[in-house]
Amino acid sequence: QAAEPLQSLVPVPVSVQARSGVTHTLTAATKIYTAPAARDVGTFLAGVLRPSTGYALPVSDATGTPADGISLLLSGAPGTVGDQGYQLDVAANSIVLRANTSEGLFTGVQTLRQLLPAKVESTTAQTGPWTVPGTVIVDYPRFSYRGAMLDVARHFHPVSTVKRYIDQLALYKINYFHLHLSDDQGWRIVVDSWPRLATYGGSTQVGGGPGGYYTKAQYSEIVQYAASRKITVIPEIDMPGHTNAAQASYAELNCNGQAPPLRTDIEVGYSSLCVNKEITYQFVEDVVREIAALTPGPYFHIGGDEAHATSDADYQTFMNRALPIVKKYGKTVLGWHEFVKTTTDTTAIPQYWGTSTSNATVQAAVARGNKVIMSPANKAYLDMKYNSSTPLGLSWAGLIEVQTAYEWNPGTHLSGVPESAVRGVEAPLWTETLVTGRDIEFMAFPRLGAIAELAWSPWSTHNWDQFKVRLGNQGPRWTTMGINFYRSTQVPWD
Ligand SMILES: CC1=[NH+][C@H]2[C@@H](O1)O[C@H](CO)[C@@H](O)[C@@H]2O
Repeated sequence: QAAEPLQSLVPVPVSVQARSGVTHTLTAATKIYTAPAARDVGTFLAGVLRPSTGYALPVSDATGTPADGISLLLSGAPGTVGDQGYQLDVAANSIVLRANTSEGLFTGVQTLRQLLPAKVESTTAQTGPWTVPGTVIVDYPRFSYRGAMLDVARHFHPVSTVKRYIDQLALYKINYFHLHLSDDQGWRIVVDSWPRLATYGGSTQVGGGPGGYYTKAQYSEIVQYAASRKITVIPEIDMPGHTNAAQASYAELNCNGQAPPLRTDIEVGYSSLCVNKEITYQFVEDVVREIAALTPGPYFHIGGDEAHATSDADYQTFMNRALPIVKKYGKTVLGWHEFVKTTTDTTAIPQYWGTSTSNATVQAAVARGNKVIMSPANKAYLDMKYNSSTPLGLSWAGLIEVQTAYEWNPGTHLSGVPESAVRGVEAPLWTETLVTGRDIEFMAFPRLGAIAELAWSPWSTHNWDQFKVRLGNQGPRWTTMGINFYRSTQVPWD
């Protein structure tokens, strides 16, 4: 007996009222109507429903308030839903989604997907009935930034794998995708003015495999695909540390004028751009300019972590030069939190990755007015092992079973960082040990559901015993989608 859909939603909505005795059933006659500006959302929904139901599900402009079919409207939403929320109204003969933006309709569509039987996610025709329980849901996010990061530098992952991960993120209302494009072991994107970065710097990876890189067309393909899922891509070029691949590619980027060998191990903290060479800043400018030009989103991540081979004075000097370059090309700076000690620019956003519940650098920045993205490594790092027998992943920040990933509050986690200073939450996935898409899925699921709920749902709904049931009810959906998830013993799978 499939679980009650209204008890299966992840992230849990702000308010869910059941319409007892009311069921909406999709049929071959069902039509999808959309506000003209939301036609893409209607087409996305049809793309999910058509293969599994076998129904035509034509998409056309909504005229007035349709009394039948599925309507995605940009009018009449309650003010409380803001620009990312929605109201979903399921009656016997109509389903009406209302939002103020197409992003809001898109998040509502993810909830509607989860109210349908799990087999709706199948790519081949399944038998019905395609029922949706009668309900009125009013929903909107606690945090406006709900992110996931994928490290494609330690192990390169092709566009197809990245697109599949983006699809999975969309189902859980994630709206930012942070791509870690460069590190010691690999440079993963073409920069025309520095061609060896990709061709040589991208020629290997952890373990010595063939590596790889995205052409500009492929990076743009990822950006556009994410945008079609209402997800904004944030590129990261990690500087001044984590730069061995770049420095192996160009001897002139090294203080001693010698290119180090490419690295295929997983050490950190040994590389640093040469802070007192002018060519370093030409490199930074060229790289930021070319990647920013391919990135419609407002953010550029400059990394800044673990610059142990850069003196504090040099780190300050570097950031004094690099941060203005990012702004020059129209982007707001994100960085791993240590960078924020170098700037008084309160628009710069530190991404907290520490394991402590207090951090003076972040606290001081918040006191100046900066906002923070929360990614505590002992809670949100999806590359941490679940337990000591997990075959993949690392454990330096601790073991993270599903309950650990869930049992923290981004709004109070860091002392001196109140909820009002939290821009949002992000789940990083580093790939030192992750070679395939199935490896990515094993570490991301089920914990991504926990982070997605922390980022979206009201703290008042936070309850592990209830969450774990809803999370378990996502299992059949993941099985249908072929997601290689870890069957945590903490979760009651169907
Ligand atoms: C911000 C940050 N810097 C380090 C740290 O996180 O741990 C990751 C592995 O968990 C590692 O890949 C990364 O280079």
